[in-house]
Order: sequence, then structure tokens, then C-alpha cells
Amino acid sequence: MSKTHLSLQDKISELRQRFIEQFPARLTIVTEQHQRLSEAPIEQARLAPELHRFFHSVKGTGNSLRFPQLAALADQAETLITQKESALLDAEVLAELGSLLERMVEVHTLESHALRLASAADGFEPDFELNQEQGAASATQNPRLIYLCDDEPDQVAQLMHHLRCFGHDVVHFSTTEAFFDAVLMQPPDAVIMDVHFPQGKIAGTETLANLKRLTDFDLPAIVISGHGDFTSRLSAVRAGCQGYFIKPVKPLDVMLALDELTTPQKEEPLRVLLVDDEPDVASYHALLLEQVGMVVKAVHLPSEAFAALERFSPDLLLVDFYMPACSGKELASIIRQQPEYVGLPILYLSSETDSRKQLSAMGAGVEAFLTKPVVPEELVTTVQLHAERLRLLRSLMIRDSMTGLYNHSTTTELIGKSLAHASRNDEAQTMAMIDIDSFKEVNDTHGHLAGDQVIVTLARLLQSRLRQSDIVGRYGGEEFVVLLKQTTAGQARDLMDTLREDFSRIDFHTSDQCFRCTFSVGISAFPRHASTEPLRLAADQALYRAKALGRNRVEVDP
Ligand SMILES: Nc1nc2c(ncn2[C@@H]2O[C@H](COP(=O)(O)OP(=O)(O)OP(=O)(O)O)[C@@H](O)[C@H]2O)c(=O)[nH]1
Repeated sequence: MSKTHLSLQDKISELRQRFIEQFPARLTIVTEQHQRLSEAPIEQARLAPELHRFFHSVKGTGNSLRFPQLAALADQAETLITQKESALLDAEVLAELGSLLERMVEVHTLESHALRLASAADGFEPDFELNQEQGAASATQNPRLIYLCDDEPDQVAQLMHHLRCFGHDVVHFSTTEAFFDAVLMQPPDAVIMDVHFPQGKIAGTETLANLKRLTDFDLPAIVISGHGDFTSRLSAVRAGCQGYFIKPVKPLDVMLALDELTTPQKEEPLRVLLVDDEPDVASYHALLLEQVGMVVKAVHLPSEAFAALERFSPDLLLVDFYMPACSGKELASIIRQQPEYVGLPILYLSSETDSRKQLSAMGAGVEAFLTKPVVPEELVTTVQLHAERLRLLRSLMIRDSMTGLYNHSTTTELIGKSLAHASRNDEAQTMAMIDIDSFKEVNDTHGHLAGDQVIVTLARLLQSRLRQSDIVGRYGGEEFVVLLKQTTAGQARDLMDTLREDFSRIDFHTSDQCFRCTFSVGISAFPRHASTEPLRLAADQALYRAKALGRNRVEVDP
């Protein structure tokens, strides 16, 4: 059993423990209220809703935290009260409520005894397993260590050259034995493997399959092979390889595939805002979502949801359906009336099982109705599906579809925010405007598709070599802008110069030709230029100078 799983159990046990410990005090209050009500029916208007709230709360929390007997008694009590909705709670009903309260005392004693025994014998076992990998962020950082195992010198030289252009550390092996031993000593970030070796026709993929069987290393692997036969391909799939390229390979194709496999996902964890008037139930649901890497903020009053929406900026809202101050449906309607939250996924969580009431509640434009006690996987999967869809829609709006970089307007917005932050923290930042040289000629000579390949390659190079915290955007056709955080103009010049040199050594292939490209860069610094527009203008002028001075160079704003 994993450590994380144990800690989930521990946390759930804590919630159950707390509920049981606090229950006698709550029971005392409600018993007194019941007593007063029996003696002074005039108190009906004030006390009946209090009783209702208590039973509703015990029903919900009892179900979620797996105290089914307490939940069932509370359910019976709530039904008795709601049946009398408009009328007074008469003596008969009050007597029944009294006996339900007494049975709750007994059940509580039993539950608390059982809990003590269970905690002595290793605590509460949740009857579910959550996939701990969901939502987990990759921590791989540049440069990546790549193992290349191939015994054909020409192909090796070409691939090594391109891998180094992308800033990777490459180690070459000409035998599978040497490769195998090296992986055991230090596993790489990714592997490029030939299939056919003197030891056997599929010796390369067999080596990968053996490693997979014997170790728990996660080895992203790409195959390069002179053979595209079924047996070779099947052996690659069985060894878990994610790409198969026939020799002579175009190095750039292999590079881009490899880059895709090893580029850390910049995905931020999903953010969920939970509105539930029951703190224990909210904590329980938050726990389930946090276990798969989501960030959860819980508020207990519907009126607090507004401020939290603005400050927390969630990807999804999870709302309890029945709350004292206002219903989930009312809250959803209020939120939907605001244009900025029209697309925000809203899910109800409720013990309401009447499908007609559920359907009517959906009228407020919510995505789904989850019934308490919710099955943990159902909660996690439903939240994930809806929140990720919003993420995808947002991403389409803010990213350039060809390169996946931020588009012009998002780049400008992010740069503005970053400069404001830098200004508050007295931090140096640098802007670099990058423009591919003589790009019209590239298109005219090699075709528009080849031009696209150059743009995508430069985007990948920038993404893979710059830090996650830097802002990289496609500003226009063949123009890119980069904002480097905590970087001086001198540091930016050195970095851009290295990238410029590496890019100029990449071979681009069309069906019959091989060509290379260069780019020019203009650099300007913050706080010398105090806001986005002056900073951009200064970088643009430096870029203009780089072009005028012959291209393929980096110029810094003086
Ligand atoms: N293939 C391709 N070409 C594009 C894209 N966007 C813009 N272009 C082309 O990029 C070229 C840019 O040309 P210019 O800005 O004149 O650059 P240049 O004069 O060739 O080169 P410099 O003077 O060095 O900047 C134009 O021919 C555009 O059609 C794109 O997404 N794909």
C-alpha cells in the first residue's frame, strides 16, 4: 500500500473521529431544542428549522463519512419534519423525533466504540483506490539526458548533432549490452533505439522490453530502424516504444517526437471551488480531490463564493444543493448571470435522489448532479472531465494553434502582469524579439509547408530551452517574443546567442533538399523601459538593427 494511500486513510479517519467527538455536544443542543419545542409550541417558527438543519446535516455527513445508521435515523427524522412542512410539528411527531434522538445516542455510543477498536487495528479502510498518477505534474527539467543506441555511424552523427542543437546531453552506445548497463547505472530521460543488431533482428527492442520487465524505470523510447516489417514494429509496441521511424530518418522528425515525449507538461493542477455548509463534508470531498493533485478551496457560506471565485479563479465549482442561506440552484443562477462565469462548469452535490427535482435543478445551467454519498472515483472523474474541458477551451483561446505558444494578445497580457510583479519586487526582466531571417525566401524556395516546419521547430526550441517561468509567445507570422524573468540584458544576450547558434545548425529537409535557417534578436531591459509598450518598441528597434547589420545576430537596446 502506498504512503499517499495511507495518508488518505489517516485523513479520512481524522474526519470521522472529529465528527464522532463533536457529535455529543451537537446532540445535547438539539435535544434541548426538542425539549423546549415539546414544552412551548410557540417556539415552532424558531426551533423547527434548527431541528431540520441538524438532521439534514447528520444525514449528509453520516453518509459521506460512512456512518450509515446515524444517516438513516437522521433521514427518517428529516422526512418526518418535511412532511409537516406547512403544519406545526404535533405531539405525535415530536414524540417520534424524541425517540429518534434517543436511538442516535445509542448508535453514537456504538460507532464511537467501533471507531476506537478500528483505530487500534489500523483504522478505516476506504473501499476505493484512487489513481495517484492523475493530475501529477512532471518534474523533468532541461537539459534532458538522451541515450542513443545505434551501430550505424552516419545516422548516429546526424542525430547527435541535432540532439545537441536542442541542448540535450547525449550518450551514444553501439551495443545493447553497454546500453543496458548504463541504464541500470543512470536511467536517461529518453531513449532512441535501433532494432536490428548483430546479436539479433530485434535485439534493440528486446533490450528495452527486458529493462521494462526488470526495472520500474519509466523510459520514453523512440525506435529508428532500417526495417518496417510487422515483427519489428510489434516488438517495438510490446517494448512500450512511442514512435517508430524508418532509416534514413529525418533528424528533425525524431527530435520533435522526442521533445514531445520529454517536454515537461506545464499543466497547472485543476482548481476546484467547493461550496458546502457542512465543513466536515466539504473537507471529505476536498480530500478526495486533493489526493489526485487538484487544488481545492472550500467555503461554507454561499455569499462567500463570489469573492472566492474572483480570488481563486477555479476551473470548476462544486456546490451543495441544499444550504440554509440559499439553495445551490439559486447560487448557480446568480453565477450564471455574470458573463465572465458563463462557461464555468458547475456540479451539484446533494443527497437529493428524486430525479424530477434533480432535473429541475439542472435548469440553472449546471453540468451534472452527483448524489451523496458520492463514489470517490465518480466524483474525481466527473470533476476532471468537466474541468479539463474548460481548460481546453481556454487554451484554444489563449494559444496559437500551430505552435502551441501563447498568442499575441495573451502574450501582451502576461507580459503586463509580469512587469507589474517585477516592479513590486524590484526585479530585472528582459524582453527578446526574435524574427526568422529572410523567411519569405524560405517560403518561396522550399514551400509554405517547409516554412511552417521552421516556425514549429523554433517554437519547440524556445519551449524546451527556456524556463517554465519565462513567457514565450508567437507575436506574428515568423516573429516571437520572450520575456525572461530575473534576467539582465547581458545574460539574455548570451542565452539568445547560444540559441541562435544552435538553431542555425539544424537541418531542415524537404523531399529533395536540405536547408538551414537563422534568426535575429533584439533585446531590451526592464526597468530601463518601465512598461510593455516602451519595452517592446526598444526590443523592436534593436531587432531592426540586427537585421540591418546583416541578420543572424543578437543586438541589445543601448
Ligand atoms: N510558412 C509560413 N509563412 C508565414 C507564416 N506567417 C507569415 N509567413 C510569411 O513570412 C514572411 C515574412 O516575410 P518578411 O517579414 O518580409 O521577412 P523577410 O523580408 O523575408 O525577412 P527579414 O527581412 O529577415 O525579416 C511572409 O512571406 C509571410 O507570408 C506562417 O505561418 N507560415
